Amino acid sequence: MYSHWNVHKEDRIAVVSVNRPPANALSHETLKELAALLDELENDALVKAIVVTGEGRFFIAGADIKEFTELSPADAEEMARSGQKLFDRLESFPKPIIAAINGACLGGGLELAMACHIRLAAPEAKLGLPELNLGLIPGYGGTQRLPRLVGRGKATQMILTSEMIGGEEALRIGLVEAVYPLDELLAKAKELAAVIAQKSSVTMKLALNAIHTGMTDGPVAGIEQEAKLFGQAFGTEDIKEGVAAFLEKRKPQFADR
Ligand SMILES: C/C=C/C(=O)SCCNC(=O)CCNC(=O)[C@H](O)C(C)(C)COP(=O)(O)OP(=O)(O)OC[C@H]1O[C@@H](n2cnc3c(N)ncnc32)[C@H](O)[C@@H]1OP(=O)(O)O
Repeated sequence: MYSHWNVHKEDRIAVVSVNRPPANALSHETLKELAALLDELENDALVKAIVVTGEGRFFIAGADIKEFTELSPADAEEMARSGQKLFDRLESFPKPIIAAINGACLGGGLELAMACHIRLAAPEAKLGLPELNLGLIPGYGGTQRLPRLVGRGKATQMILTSEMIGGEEALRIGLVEAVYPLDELLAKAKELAAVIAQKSSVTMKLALNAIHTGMTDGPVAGIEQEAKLFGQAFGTEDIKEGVAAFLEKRKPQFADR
């Protein structure tokens, strides 16, 4: 159904992998397909958590540089806006998205990974925003998300030098949450997704929304949203099940309602 993405759904988890040899670069078409894929995943009640990875030795080596040759400044601004909108959708997605970074994760690839909710990497992954090497700047949210994740100084250093860092260094500076050997990375990402998928999809959505609101609109808006959504959680069937299961000393069976 998609030319640039493989999708595998199993046990409430969808593993989606970019499959665009040689480097899984994000072309206009790849991003258009990603938007359609997000529609599918959002509407599929059987999918509770998502893992994003890359086929072959790359995660995503960035936007497709071959598409840059004909762009006017106005075209480039439009390209940035539409990519930003798509990655904002990833970041505010109502289901958890875990990036399993298996190889080069550069430019738009790192911008995509930073819009995911959780990042895991292999030690040999290469992460960076090397756009200045090409005479441009990051355009899919990288100048905003990288400083929030690793601090302004380190982000400025990475962007201005275009330096790439490995998985272990990414872990040390807080750009990824964990590092696993390459041959275990996908299994570990699926394991994490499976743990998360045991929760109610309703409360996952509320928690993701509260976190996102605080991170994008600031702590005052975030704390207000948290109270509102805390209240909403008390109107669900799943709170009855969760509290009853605790009191009855058993595992909850959430109905996602
Ligand atoms: C708004 C967003 C903006 C952006 O994202 S701008 C793009 C930012 N990304 C980059 O600047 C990364 C560019 N790529 C590289 O630096 C290197 O590549 C790598 C470090 C990723 C890998 O290096 P190595 O292992 O030596 O492989 P290889 O021979 O350079 O690449 C294999 C094939 O992949 C193509 N390729 C790599 N990255 C891109 C890309 N971003 N867009 C289009 N093609 C790309 C190459 O050209 C080549 O292709 P062929 O085998 O036909 O010569």
